[in-house]
Amino acid sequence: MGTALIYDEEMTNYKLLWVDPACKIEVPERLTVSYEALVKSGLADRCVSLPVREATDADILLVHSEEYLEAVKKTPYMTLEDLMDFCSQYGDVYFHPNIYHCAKLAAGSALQLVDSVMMGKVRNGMALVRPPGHHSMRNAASGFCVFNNVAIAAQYAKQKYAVERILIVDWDIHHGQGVQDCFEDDPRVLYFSWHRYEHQKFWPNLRDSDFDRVGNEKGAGFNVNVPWNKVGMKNSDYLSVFCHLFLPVAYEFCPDLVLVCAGFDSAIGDPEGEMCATPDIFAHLTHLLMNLAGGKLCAVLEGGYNLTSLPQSVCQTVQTLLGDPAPRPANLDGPCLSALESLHCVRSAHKKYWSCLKHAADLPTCEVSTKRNKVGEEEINEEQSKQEPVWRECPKTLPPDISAAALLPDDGICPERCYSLKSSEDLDPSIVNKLKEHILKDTEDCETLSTLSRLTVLIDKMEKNEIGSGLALVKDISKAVICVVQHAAAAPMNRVLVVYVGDGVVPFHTNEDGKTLVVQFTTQKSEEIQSKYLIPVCLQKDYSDIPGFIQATLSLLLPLGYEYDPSLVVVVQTSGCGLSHNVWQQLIGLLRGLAQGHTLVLMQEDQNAYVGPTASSLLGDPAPPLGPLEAPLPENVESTEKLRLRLKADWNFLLTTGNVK
Ligand SMILES: CC(O)(O)CCCCCNCCCN
Ligand SMILES: [Zn+2]
Repeated sequence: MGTALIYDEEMTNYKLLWVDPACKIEVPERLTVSYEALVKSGLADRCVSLPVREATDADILLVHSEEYLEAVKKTPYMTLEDLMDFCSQYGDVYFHPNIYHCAKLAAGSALQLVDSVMMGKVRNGMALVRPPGHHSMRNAASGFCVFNNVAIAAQYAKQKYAVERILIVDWDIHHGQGVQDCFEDDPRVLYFSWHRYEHQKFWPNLRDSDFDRVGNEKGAGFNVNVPWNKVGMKNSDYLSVFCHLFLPVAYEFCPDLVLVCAGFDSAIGDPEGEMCATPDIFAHLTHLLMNLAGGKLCAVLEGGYNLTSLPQSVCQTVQTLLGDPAPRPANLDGPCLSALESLHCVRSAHKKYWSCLKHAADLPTCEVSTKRNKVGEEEINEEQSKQEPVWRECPKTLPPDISAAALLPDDGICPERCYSLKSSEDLDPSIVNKLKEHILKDTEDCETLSTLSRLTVLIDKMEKNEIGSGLALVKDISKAVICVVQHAAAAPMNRVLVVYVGDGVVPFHTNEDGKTLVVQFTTQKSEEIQSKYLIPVCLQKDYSDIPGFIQATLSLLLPLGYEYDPSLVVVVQTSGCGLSHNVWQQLIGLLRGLAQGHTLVLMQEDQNAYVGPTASSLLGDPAPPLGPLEAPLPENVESTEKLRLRLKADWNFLLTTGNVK
């Protein structure tokens, strides 16, 4: 199934007709540069182009009042001064004779996305629209917004498709107070928003945008606000919030549909956000949401005012929706202190609503600590913040010709869409000799020899990005792991993350050079941590505690993986670990965000039941939903939390609170 793209140049046919410094950044070029970038990069052609449509009165009345709609209907016939007068009752928004028409098209585009995704015509999609929507209220326009496109889409999905649970992720740098207002007592719509706040000094300057606004009555817990109290937030800050807050809560909620208020003013270079996250981060944010709701994701453009970073961010988002692997994230150095304080506050405000946060630390005793700068927190000095920010555009990556290869026993059936690495591949004698002297000293059995040499061929092709990912069923998994790790780690720049699922001794020791990082999910009690690079995640009894496994994956494995930033991810499943296919697919799907999607899965020969599900995830198919998650086993929460507390001295991404001691 494909990715929908909705765009119509009619939505560029309105603009600011008078002088208003607050509104001058919202220009038609925002849409044209974004669409042109998609066309130029070839991404538009890979999408399913859907036509726009006008939202009807009934659609608009799902969120807005009759009197507001009637008032907006009059604007096409207003004189210039009437228009200016009409705007003066609202904040930071302008009207134009054609904006009502465009606002109906923007809302209608969001509904087109919902229809095509819910009817299974496409897997996901993006609508490039203006005017944006997330600030507009039931009775008022606000912040360049006329109708609340995403809020209307959510109400529409509930009404027309009886969708039980909808997640709205708002990564725009402004708080979508219109969305919050619409759903704050609705437990069927979970709203995530981060936004520049600076202790209420930033627009829209609302007390209601702070972390303690968690929703009302039945909706308590279903409104999650992450206030950024400083500018300059970076990729690490955004990823930390995803790993330690948004994703654990989203997986517990288990939405049937994900709507994204895709504002790109949270990217570097934007005059509104003044943040430092680079456009490629949106590939990761998109990827991390794509294994929710069976991949049903509708992204609707909100803000984004830097005409260079906006198109780059839009391309990163659409390319990921198309299933291309995300680029390796550049220089992640961990969350800043201010971000950690915000994260700490939100997690403690929500710990009573979400079992995945039950263990979260309570609010710092003196709440005042979130109100003033911490001593020593570096301030972005004046002249530095005055300079125009520059960033390296992410190199255009074409997806590898072969997305996934399978290395199976000769009688194995290669899953469709997979390339089969047959043993007929002529064995390169140099590889064979190297293997002989290093690994296969004694045994001469040619089957192992053939398997191992094909594995090294596979790794070389992944390194050259000729093949994206691979799966192999092998007889002797220890030998295979040793061979793969030695071969992959040999190249000077390479780093290998080995995710070991199952008991048994890891068949090699990780030396302190950091070339390999092993994270082992095991049911055996772990003694002290041997090394920074061998991390035993101990889950009690078997792997039946799915919430516990997911919690450890999201808040331990993923942050470690992002910080380690491997060039290859090797996932090893030893037999009998009994992980359910769905959980296994979530694990593979999430790990695919690392190493530019270069994931190699090694399994014992007797596990060909996992071949199909593994191939599907390696090919970028969304993992099936797990269903709303119960509370993880207390002993698993405890052991994972204890491990995190022990490791956070070495790994910044494991921090979740401001007190970094
Ligand atoms: C969709 C959106 O969230 O990007 C709209 C943002 C509106 C900002 C209003 N204040 C602008 C002050 C100008 N310096
Ligand atoms: Zn914005």
